[in-house]
Amino acid sequence: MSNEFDLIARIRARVEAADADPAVLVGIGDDAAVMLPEPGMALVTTTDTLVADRHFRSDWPADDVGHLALAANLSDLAAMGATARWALLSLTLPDADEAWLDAFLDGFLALASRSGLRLVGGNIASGPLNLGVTLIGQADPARVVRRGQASPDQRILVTGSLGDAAAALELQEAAPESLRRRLRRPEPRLRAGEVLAACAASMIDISDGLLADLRHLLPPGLGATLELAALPTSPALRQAFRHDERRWNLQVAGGNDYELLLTVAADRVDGCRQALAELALDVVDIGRVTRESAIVCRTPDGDVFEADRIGWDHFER
Ligand SMILES: Nc1ncnc2c1ncn2[C@@H]1O[C@H](COP(=O)(O)OP(=O)(O)O)[C@@H](O)[C@H]1O
Ligand SMILES: Cc1ncc(C[n+]2csc(CCOP(=O)(O)OP(=O)(O)O)c2C)c(N)n1
Ligand SMILES: [Mg+2]
Repeated sequence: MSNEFDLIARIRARVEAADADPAVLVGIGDDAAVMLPEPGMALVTTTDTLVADRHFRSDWPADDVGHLALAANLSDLAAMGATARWALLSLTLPDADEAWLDAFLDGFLALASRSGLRLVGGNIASGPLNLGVTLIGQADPARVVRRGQASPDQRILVTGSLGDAAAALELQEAAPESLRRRLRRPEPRLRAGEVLAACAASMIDISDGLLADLRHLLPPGLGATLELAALPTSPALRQAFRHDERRWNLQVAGGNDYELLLTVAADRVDGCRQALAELALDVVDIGRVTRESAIVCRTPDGDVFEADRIGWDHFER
């Protein structure tokens, strides 16, 4: 049976098997990690914890959990227009299960490596399964995109498609594989975030739900109109939820989409989409920022749709 230091040695061996990062002066193994930031670049840091049976189910494959823990955090860097550099990983584990840790690292390190991210440290404690990730990224200080900066008449754009993860959560074992993957292995929109940072007035990633996260883009007193017919919808979601209102509820309030939501001046939308198209990426225009403080969802018939809720809140229910 492993002890705490065996597990750390296991993580360290995996990280050091990859090419060295010359900007890391001290990595895993000392009291703290030491990195050399790139001159002139701003450091961008974020942290999110994933808790068993709150953010994921403990019976999920560990490599999916490793991917998800990192993806949820990378999504926050993407929403700032930042690139990923370094990670810290705080593991609270019920026991020293080497096979579980190895599989977790498979998912975590594969996504780290293709995101240009190096694991430089962390912590291990025993207790109920809980995964804390802290990321350090970098961005051109002139290009960082904030929440709360939307202005009236700006267009509201979103990447990818909405509602798949929430549908998978609702359908549980009955969920088709493509929806299930959106819940367990979301793809953080890092490259799109970097490009969109050049044209977005305000940007956020959708973790809690479209309506809840859109609120964070709007300064006090402003609102929005959203066209439900314009919401990007995967074929699998449309097939699994044929009833419009059930599907719209998942799309506007389900959460865990990890898509980017942004506002853009109307005359910059085309340029923005062109820049993305060069990377074979796309955004969809789903509505407009208004001077009324409410967020109004319109059906294809022009009626107002009242969603059952606006999104996820850890202390609701
Ligand atoms: N315990 C905390 N201490 C300090 N700041 C916090 C804490 N929890 C959340 N925040 C900050 O509150 C803001 C909103 O957090 P959150 O809704 O979790 O953002 P996100 O959806 O991007 O993870 C972020 O700036 C975050 O850093
Ligand atoms: C087992 C399970 N139950 C419920 C959910 C739904 N869920 C949990 S947390 C969450 C919102 C995002 O999590 P949060 O910790 O608020 O992330 P942040 O906004 O800080 O990025 C959602 C939709 C889930 N993903 N897994
Ligand atoms: Mg958070």
